[in-house]
Amino acid sequence: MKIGFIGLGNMATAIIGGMLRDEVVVQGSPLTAADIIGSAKTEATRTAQAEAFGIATTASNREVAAAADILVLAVKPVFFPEVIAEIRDAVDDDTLVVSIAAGLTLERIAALFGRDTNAMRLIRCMPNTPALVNAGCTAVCPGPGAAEADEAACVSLMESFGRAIVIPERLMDAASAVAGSSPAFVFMFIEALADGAVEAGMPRAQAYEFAASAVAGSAQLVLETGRHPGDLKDMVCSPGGTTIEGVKALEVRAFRAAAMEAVEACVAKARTL
Ligand SMILES: NC(=O)C1=CN([C@@H]2O[C@H](COP(=O)(O)OP(=O)(O)OC[C@H]3O[C@@H](n4cnc5c(N)ncnc54)[C@H](O)[C@@H]3O)[C@@H](O)[C@H]2O)C=CC1
Ligand SMILES: O=C(O)[C@@H]1CCC=N1
Repeated sequence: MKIGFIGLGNMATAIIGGMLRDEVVVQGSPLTAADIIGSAKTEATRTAQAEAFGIATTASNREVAAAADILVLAVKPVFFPEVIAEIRDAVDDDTLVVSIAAGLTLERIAALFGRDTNAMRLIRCMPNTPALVNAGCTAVCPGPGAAEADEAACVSLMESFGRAIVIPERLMDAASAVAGSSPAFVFMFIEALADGAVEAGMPRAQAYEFAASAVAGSAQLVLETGRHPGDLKDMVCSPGGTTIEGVKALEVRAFRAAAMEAVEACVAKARTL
């Protein structure tokens, strides 16, 4: 099983790092660095990723496309037309194509290959950078031409670095926002919480450790208990206590509306890509 990556930027390297962190079995065989080949535009990126992961790298996108059983398209959406024009002859029915691009529909990607979605093994995925530490959450949307075995292979690959959730295409822009983009918002939140603690006298490194652990633990509590987040919030707010004062400060600043608008803005942008 050869896995090819066209584009070796932030998301591809988070996926590769996640996949190689623990032994991953895809379709019965353990995956190693020797099974991965990637291409990138600059020599510096190719050298850096070859050294970081021990994977093969090349300047030729066609070489990656020809070698790959699973071909991950990991360039920015704007580069899809030129990359696909370059590789389309090298992609046949033996290749499962996986796009991780925000916004680009199955239909548009298949059209760039000059194919119909029914006649192509194509899957859209929306991963996120916590993949790098095996805590990713990836939306998986198989095209109509992908076989059940393709979906299973893709899900097991994505599960090698976290969760994988199969969704219909109409939810992909929402997934792109709430899974793909939201880590950026959460990092801002962690940074801001830590700044508050620093203001109250805590050393910065310790403030990041507390803030990040609280966010990770709270997320784990939601996932493991399945309890409503509002219910879990109420558990923290002692009557007449300290937390409810902080909750009010966030409400006054329309914290929830700001978070909702951030998701809406991502969805709106994805629809223009
Ligand atoms: N960064 C993130 O958190 C996430 C990104 N994505 C998607 O992943 C894709 C890549 O995003 P990032 O990794 O953030 O971008 P990036 O800019 O970090 O990486 C893109 C890579 O593509 C390479 N590249 C550009 N043109 C190329 C060409 N013609 N041939 C070969 N390589 C080429 C660049 O050299 C770079 O290595 C995008 O489509 C994005 O929507 C999806 C989920 C999350
Ligand atoms: O910002 C972006 O376009 C990509 C898609 C989701 C996360 N990063």
